Amino acid sequence: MAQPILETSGLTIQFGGHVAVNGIDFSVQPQTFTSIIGPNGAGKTTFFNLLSGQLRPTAGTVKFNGRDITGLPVHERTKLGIGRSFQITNVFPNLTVLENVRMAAQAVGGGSFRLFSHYKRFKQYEVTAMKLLAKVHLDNKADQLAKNLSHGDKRKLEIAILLALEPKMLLLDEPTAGMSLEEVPSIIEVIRELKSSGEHTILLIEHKIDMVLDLSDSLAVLFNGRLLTHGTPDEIMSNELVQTAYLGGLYDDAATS
Ligand SMILES: Nc1ncnc2c1ncn2[C@@H]1O[C@H](COP(=O)(O)OP(=O)(O)OP(=O)(O)O)[C@@H](O)[C@H]1O
Repeated sequence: MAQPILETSGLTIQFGGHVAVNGIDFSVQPQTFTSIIGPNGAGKTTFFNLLSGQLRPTAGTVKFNGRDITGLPVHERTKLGIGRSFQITNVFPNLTVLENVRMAAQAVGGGSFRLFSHYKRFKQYEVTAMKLLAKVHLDNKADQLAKNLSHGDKRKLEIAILLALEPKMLLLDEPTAGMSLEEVPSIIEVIRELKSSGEHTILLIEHKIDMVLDLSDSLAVLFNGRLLTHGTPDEIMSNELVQTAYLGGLYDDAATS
């Protein structure tokens, strides 16, 4: 097997007396699609925060491409290729859709934010931004102000901004959260196409189990901050402990024994 692109060892974070992520040993292979599932409060978002650098662990390590990145801040991890989306949308509302993505591409390309200088490079960033907008099916809304997009389209824009940072690994935190039922299929399609492109390793937190089963090569189940199990969708669906955890009848001791 290839070297994992991501590996955590004993990853733990404690808030006061509460251990939100507890001794997680976890790894993913490059170019795979892994979903993190688990009941509310299981520690999924906190685990993402530890991977992206928003939080520092109380104990344990995070390795990316074999390198220990546990002590690195968010921007250094972004440079290495870890791109993270949030449950809340994170776009500049008064810029156009295209400008939002172009600014991100420009930031990565080291370009100036002075809009009228370096006109040629500016145009190149615009071409790059349009390609990224096509990937999220927003190229036909490039000239709209971001604030006028629907919630679902804002999530797509957020993904395009993320892609502008040229991530090797995408951490997608509930991309369908807050969406209307009609909006969900089109974001699933975008994520499916990102997977098929083979350009990224994808980690997804998602409550919509049908979506997760459909897209994922493997599922990691968190419960009370611990990694209950990590396996193929078939293995997870037939795992009795997982079923019990989801039914809510599992006591802490059973989860950890
Ligand atoms: N900064 C913090 N300070 C104190 N407790 C925290 C902090 N962040 C998270 N927690 C706690 O850690 C636990 C795990 O929270 P987390 O948001 O990671 O769960 P989750 O699995 O992502 O839940 P959901 O599916 O509802 O988003 C919760 O009990 C939460 O209250």
